[in-house]
Amino acid sequence: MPVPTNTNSKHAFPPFPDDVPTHPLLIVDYALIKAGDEAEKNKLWKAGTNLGFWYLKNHDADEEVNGMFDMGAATMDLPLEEKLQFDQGDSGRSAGYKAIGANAVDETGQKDNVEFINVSQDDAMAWPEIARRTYPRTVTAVMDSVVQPFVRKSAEINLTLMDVFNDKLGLPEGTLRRKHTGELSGSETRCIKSPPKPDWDEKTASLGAHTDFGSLSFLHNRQGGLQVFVKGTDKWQYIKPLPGHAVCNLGDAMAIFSGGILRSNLHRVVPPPGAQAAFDRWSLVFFSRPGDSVVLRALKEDSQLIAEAAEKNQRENGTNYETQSTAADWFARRIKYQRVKNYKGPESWQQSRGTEHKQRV
Ligand SMILES: O=C(O)CCC(=O)C(=O)O
Ligand SMILES: [Fe+2]
Repeated sequence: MPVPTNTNSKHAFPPFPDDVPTHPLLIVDYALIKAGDEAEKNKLWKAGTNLGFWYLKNHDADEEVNGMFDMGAATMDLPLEEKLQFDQGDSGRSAGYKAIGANAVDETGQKDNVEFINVSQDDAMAWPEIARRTYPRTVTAVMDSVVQPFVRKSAEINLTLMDVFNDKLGLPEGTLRRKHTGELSGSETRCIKSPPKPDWDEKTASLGAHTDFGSLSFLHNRQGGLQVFVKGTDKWQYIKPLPGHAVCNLGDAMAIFSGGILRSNLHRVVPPPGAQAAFDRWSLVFFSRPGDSVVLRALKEDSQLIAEAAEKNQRENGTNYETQSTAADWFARRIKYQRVKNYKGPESWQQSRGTEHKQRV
């Protein structure tokens, strides 16, 4: 095995190769966003309305992120039998452990190549009370020293970014923030490990093509492997991890709330390129999702801009932003029908989908 060359020895890998095509992202400076810088807010708006992905620098969460990777590594090192005591299950619950191969990655039912631990924001913040479920000892041992600080910081970063979108969408102040606070929600953090897959072929993914289920994802990648499907092209393109930069992306709830003005882009995870492919791949996400009772629909009554966009999308593309679904139901349905145990064929797979169908047109 090649000698790792990166900075932090515990999470050291060969560099991302420089001969692999990558898709560039705008770099948003979180310190400037917090300071109310108009040019930076415009940049964020541009990223959110085009690809729905951007890099975020100066987020000041690196220490919390490193702690979370250590928690993830300790958790994945537990015996499988112990991890399975905290399994997500097959009924649509997301919090807990997911073993390799428990989810399908496409409509043929092909199995995934990632294991992960999801910790609900509600449990992290309620600790030592239990809001939703219990977790492995490697999680609970650092719930207050690592998980809670990471969740608190990530949630505030995401809400601050949402405030910018809120204002640009012409929504009354705090509208989006209120939809994500004040009740239990599907917000959660996820640490993902994906082992090397030497026999990998381009057609399959380690984590299947999807749009994110919630509103805003704050992602930390140690290695490459994340790919986006760029509208107007027919190719998957790598996003290159940049040290100190998170990758943020919008999820379906924001696309729906905004009547299609904001973009929830299709993405997937494949084995890292080049020499990185020989190592386990690690990533960490914090997903902000709307409160459980929030109905997913375009906020037409609250913004003229959204009303016009939703009507235009309906007229021109037949897109309906009235899902008739609460965030909790939307989320549970999608989780449930990704599970291989619930796979019955392309129809059941379709139940795991959100706004993906809009992506390939
Ligand atoms: O691991 C990654 O880079 C992305 C993970 C992801 O897209 C997800 O968990 O929704
Ligand atoms: Fe994702």
